[in-house]
Amino acid sequence: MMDGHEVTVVDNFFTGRKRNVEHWIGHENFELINHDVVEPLYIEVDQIYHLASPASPPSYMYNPIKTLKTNTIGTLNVLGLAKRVGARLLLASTSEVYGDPEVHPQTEDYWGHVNPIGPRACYDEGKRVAETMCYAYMKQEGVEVRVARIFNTFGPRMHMNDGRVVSNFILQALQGEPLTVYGSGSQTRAFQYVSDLVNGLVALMNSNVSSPVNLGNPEEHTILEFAQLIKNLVGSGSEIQFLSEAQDDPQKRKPDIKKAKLMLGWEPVVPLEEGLNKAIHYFRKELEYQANNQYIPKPKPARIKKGRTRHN
Ligand SMILES: O=c1ccn([C@@H]2O[C@H](COP(=O)(O)OP(=O)(O)O[C@H]3OC[C@@H](O)[C@H](O)[C@H]3O)[C@@H](O)[C@H]2O)c(=O)[nH]1
Repeated sequence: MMDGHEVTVVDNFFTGRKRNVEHWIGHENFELINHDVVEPLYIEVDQIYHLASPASPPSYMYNPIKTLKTNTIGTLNVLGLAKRVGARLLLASTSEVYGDPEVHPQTEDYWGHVNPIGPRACYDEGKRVAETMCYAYMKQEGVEVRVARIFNTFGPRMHMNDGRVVSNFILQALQGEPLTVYGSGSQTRAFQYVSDLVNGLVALMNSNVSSPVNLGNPEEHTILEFAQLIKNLVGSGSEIQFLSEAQDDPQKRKPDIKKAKLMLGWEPVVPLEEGLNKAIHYFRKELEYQANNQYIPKPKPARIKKGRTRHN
């Protein structure tokens, strides 16, 4: 929008929130549609960022059928829209297409190690078939597609109940609650800050690279190291609590981003601690906001107007 584009945001608000975009409401280049991508959509557009789907494991496992419908029927609908109006489509795919990887770090030519009937399958198999659909539409119908394999990302405007590790640890540390580590904490992840991802998505959309591209920050940490880092940054006295391991939890994950560097000239620039401090600041404000807005309905004051009788 700041580059002068007209932007239509389509959301069913399953995990999104109007508050995240409310500052744009009323802007002449902005439109917000409450719509579920599982139903067809008829609009005129030049580019489609297909970001629909819950992305947090607790959210996508909460309703696996809905997650599958969003990633299959939803993807078919947006590909149909792209075909009809001649738009370019960028699919937000995921590092989860690599499953519990046997190749480390993960390169785009790795086919993955996914359990097709496990609890994560609705998401990782959903995204895998979404990629398949993109390339079928590209080959058969000539639709221009871009596929971003997005690695763990965090930042302000994540939902308080998102359930992914970054928001969980920050909120727990801020509230003096134990930081919940699933399993031994020796599993690894690499976290990228949201603005780096957004720059990568825009660069990919406007490039001529139609094959999948990893977008992530390759700085890898164990989850236990990560818990300790967040505790220190918050200055929290919280304990670290070890809970049972999540089923089929990938044991290591780190993007190989040579392709993005070479073909898009992109790489992450926000250091982990700087990004975490911004997220901590955001969640601190959110907790204050929540404490001051308990949504207790206030009794309406009686409206008495002179010369008129009020009928209820
Ligand atoms: O409170 C928590 C939450 C999570 N974890 C652990 O932290 C690690 C990261 O878990 P998250 O839930 O944040 O995210 P995951 O890496 O499992 O999945 C993510 O992968 C990449 C994206 O496509 C998605 O955002 C999401 O599916 C896992 O090992 C998980 O078991 C904890 O130890 N404690």
